[in-house]
Amino acid sequence: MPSMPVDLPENLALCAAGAGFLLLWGLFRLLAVPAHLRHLPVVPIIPLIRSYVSREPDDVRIRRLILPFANQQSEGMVVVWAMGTWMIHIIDPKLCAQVVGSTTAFKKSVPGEGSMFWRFVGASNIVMANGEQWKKQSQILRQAFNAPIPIDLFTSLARNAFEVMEAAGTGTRVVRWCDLAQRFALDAVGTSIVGFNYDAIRTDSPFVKDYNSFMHNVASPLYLAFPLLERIFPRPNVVSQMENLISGFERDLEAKRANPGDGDIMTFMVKHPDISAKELRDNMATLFIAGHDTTSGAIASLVYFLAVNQHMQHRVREEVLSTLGPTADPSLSTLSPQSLPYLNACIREVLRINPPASYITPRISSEGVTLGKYYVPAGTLLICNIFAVHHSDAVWGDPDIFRPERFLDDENKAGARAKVPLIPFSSGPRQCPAQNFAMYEMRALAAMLLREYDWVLPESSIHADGVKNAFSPFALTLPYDLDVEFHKRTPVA
Ligand code: HEM
Repeated sequence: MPSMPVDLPENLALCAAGAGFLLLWGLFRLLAVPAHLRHLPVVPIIPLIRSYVSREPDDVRIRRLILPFANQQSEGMVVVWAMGTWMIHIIDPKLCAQVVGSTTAFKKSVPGEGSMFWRFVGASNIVMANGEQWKKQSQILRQAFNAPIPIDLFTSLARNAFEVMEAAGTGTRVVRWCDLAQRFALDAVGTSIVGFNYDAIRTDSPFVKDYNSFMHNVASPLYLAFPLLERIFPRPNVVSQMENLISGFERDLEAKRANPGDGDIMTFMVKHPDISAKELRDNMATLFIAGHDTTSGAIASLVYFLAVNQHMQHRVREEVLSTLGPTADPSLSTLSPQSLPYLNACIREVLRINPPASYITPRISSEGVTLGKYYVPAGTLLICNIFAVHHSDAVWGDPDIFRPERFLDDENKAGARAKVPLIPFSSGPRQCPAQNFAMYEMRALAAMLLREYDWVLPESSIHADGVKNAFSPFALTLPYDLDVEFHKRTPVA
């Protein structure tokens, strides 16, 4: 039989029309508000897309687009498009408490393996796990965090940092503080949590370089919004960075299995009979990120806010000197919040005004539920917007002013114990288990630093008119390119 003649141009046109239709349909699916959320107030999407594409940090986006919209609508929760996903952002502290209060009504939403970041951390870790798997891991971790706080470790790491600062020269030293803060937090987590000393403060650890470069590469808004791109336009260099990091963790785990060590958190996990190899590997990556990027952001912000508020720096230094004396090593009791109330208030105010985690990780409603005046169907994604809760005019009165006094007894009758919605570590059963550890870590470094140095921002600082955070699609608030001018103090005998 003779074959039918093929009309090539016509077929091509049909294919192009089909592809165009599919593309438009895909875009519509991605950008249209899902039917089950249309009864809620929706933050306009175009400015949000522009904000992500221009890599605007969370704090700026929330201040510019989310908070004003929520205030204008008088709403405690609004729907937000976040790089390919629609979800509810909760701003009302009571509704936040309802969501984080139940691990069954609101479970962690487990992301697909499409995005490189989620492939890196995996889903079998304590931050992402649900149900029995989470309970088991949480029990082990909480038990591990009951161990004594390693104050001696924090003290010796602070001394390592001073060594590096001294090497920057005599007289005035301009130090890239955000980097040193990250290295400090990394060594603290490395030694006490994952059981490996990266010696990041004193050496240029290749592992740390790879980690920073990987985190920068996975933060591409385009690839995060369209994870499919990882398959269409693969990034072999980023994949190989990820594989290198993972094999580094696996090597460390192998060494730990052979020789568990003692005291660090991963040792507790390795020794536990019910923890699988996948859980160990995922927790290693997760604890590494959860434990150092948050604390380093807080330490960087603390030094920034004390640099631009010199009278507070003087006041807190007086408190430290009168409690610790000029040379004694800090201890659990001299670093307690009761011994250093003003330093503690300064740290709490830093965690309020520039919270290291701007959101909690997304939850998903297991069944239909009423939140405030709205019905939220099963399968809805929700997050507590920590930054927005901390910047509510109604709660704080002057949320944009750095004022540690709001956490002191002399200003506020209830003082440090006041029932204010300060939730940098979230709340409820999945509240950060390392809160106490992190607070001691920050007080230890700050106390040592205040005794050793005075500091100001250099005149040309990019942070002169307000702290500038880097863009992070993982809700981390990290001041970037933060240079600080340190002057060695003469110890008073
Ligand atoms: C200033 C420092 C820190 C801040 C602001 C912070 C903040 C938070 C927040 C907001 C959560 C709740 C996340 C959610 O529910 O989605 C959380 C959970 C968690 N944090 Fe931290 N964190 C800090 C330090 C640390 C450190 C040093 C570690 C040690 C490894 C750590 C380990 C964890 C873990 C394992 C969880 C998950 C708890 C669970 O789901 O049961 N964090 N943290």
